[in-house]
Amino acid sequence: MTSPASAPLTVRPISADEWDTWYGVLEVAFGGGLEQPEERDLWRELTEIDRSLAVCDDSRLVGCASAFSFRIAVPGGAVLPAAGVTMVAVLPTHRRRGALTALMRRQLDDLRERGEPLAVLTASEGAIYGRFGYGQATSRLNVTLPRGRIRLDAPDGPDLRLRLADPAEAAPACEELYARLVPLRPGLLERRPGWERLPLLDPPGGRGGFSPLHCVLAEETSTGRLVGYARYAVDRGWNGGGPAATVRVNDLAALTPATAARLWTYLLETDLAEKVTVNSLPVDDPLLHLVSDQRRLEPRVRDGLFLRPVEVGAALAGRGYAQPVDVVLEVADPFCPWNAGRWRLVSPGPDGPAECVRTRAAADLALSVRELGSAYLGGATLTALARAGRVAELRPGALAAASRAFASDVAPWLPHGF
Ligand SMILES: CC(=O)SCCNC(=O)CCNC(=O)[C@H](O)C(C)(C)COP(=O)(O)OP(=O)(O)OC[C@H]1O[C@@H](n2cnc3c(N)ncnc32)[C@H](O)[C@@H]1OP(=O)(O)O
Repeated sequence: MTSPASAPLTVRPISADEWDTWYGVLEVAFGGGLEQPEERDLWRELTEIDRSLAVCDDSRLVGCASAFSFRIAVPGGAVLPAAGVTMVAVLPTHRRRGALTALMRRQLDDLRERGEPLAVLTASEGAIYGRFGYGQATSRLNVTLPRGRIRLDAPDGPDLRLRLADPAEAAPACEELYARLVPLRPGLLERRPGWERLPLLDPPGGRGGFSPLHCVLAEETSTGRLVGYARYAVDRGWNGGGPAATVRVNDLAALTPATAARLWTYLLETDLAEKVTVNSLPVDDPLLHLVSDQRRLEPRVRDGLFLRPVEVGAALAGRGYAQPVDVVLEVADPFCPWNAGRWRLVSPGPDGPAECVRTRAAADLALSVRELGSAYLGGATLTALARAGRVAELRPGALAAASRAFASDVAPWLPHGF
């Protein structure tokens, strides 16, 4: 990791009193001066110091990386430990000298030692992390609903009342509802203490012309039980012809189809608004099937979570499978050679636990750990990856059977970055 004229760069853990300097590296690397003080405070509180690394040039901090101790929902409903790789940056003066590579090396060795089977991240640029074994595991959908040009066909359900609430006061009830949804969709993260502040982050200096955050609660009229919520902001858009506000939806969660439809209808009926925008929805969100004309939503699909199996055996044994499967995988993993080789995955299907152990049997499929990451949550199918030449079928019939077993009926998704 040296260039001929440069001193060697070294990687080491940081101490709590270095946080400001360390985080300053991240801010400069991302362009500098864009963060709000409230945001900085939140990330300071959420940083796990004992999982935070610095790259040093002599004694000077020039790079950073950290990890959060997450637990992530996987197909079948289990929730597994996963390292949330975050705050990765190298100063512009020290790039392309192997600093990131050294951070990834140290971090993955550490994760293995901690026994975390999975690592996940959201990337600033999608091209960075494939070389370290991360595959794109989820996608997110960005849509715009033009008010007045779209109709929602709401299903019947119990009577609901909508009520505006202070977002902070409503947060505990919203968190409880969110927690019930976590095992139902692969990719969702259990919220650790402190993380309930993330959806409430609303620094006045970062609103860009939008209102403070609003929170609307949907409650069953008969019982008063909370069954859904949406958090959103409205700008004061006005054009020569009249009101043209935008309603920006930060998040929306609902326990029943009728509740989701009611909340979307409410947002779409906002007076003075010309459109409702939402940056991140699952690619199978019910909204797509509620609207009268999908094309009007101008849907755009973006990358979401990237995932890397840190320990292939534990990772594959930890999730559920949609069909019975018995397959031998030949896994390539140049960056973490402890994963390389042949693994036999056996599962009775949805009703029982899986087993994944090393084997000398002939391989049925050959792929790299990156493709396993892409297929792990059920986001990309093994068949789609094979069609791109990324998975090789070595025994006829093995691909279709394994692909069906790895698939998820519900599209994996993570609503936020970290
Ligand atoms: C999870 C997160 O936190 S995502 C945030 C990532 N950080 C940022 O985007 C902040 C701005 N960028 C940076 O700080 C740096 O450019 C980093 C961290 C992306 C890369 O750091 P560097 O120390 O320059 O990377 P390093 O020298 O180890 O490069 C390793 C390889 O990755 C490649 N690479 C590095 N950055 C990029 C990139 N942005 N896009 C594509 N490839 C890249 C290098 O070319 C090199 O390839 P090679 O092995 O074929 O030679």
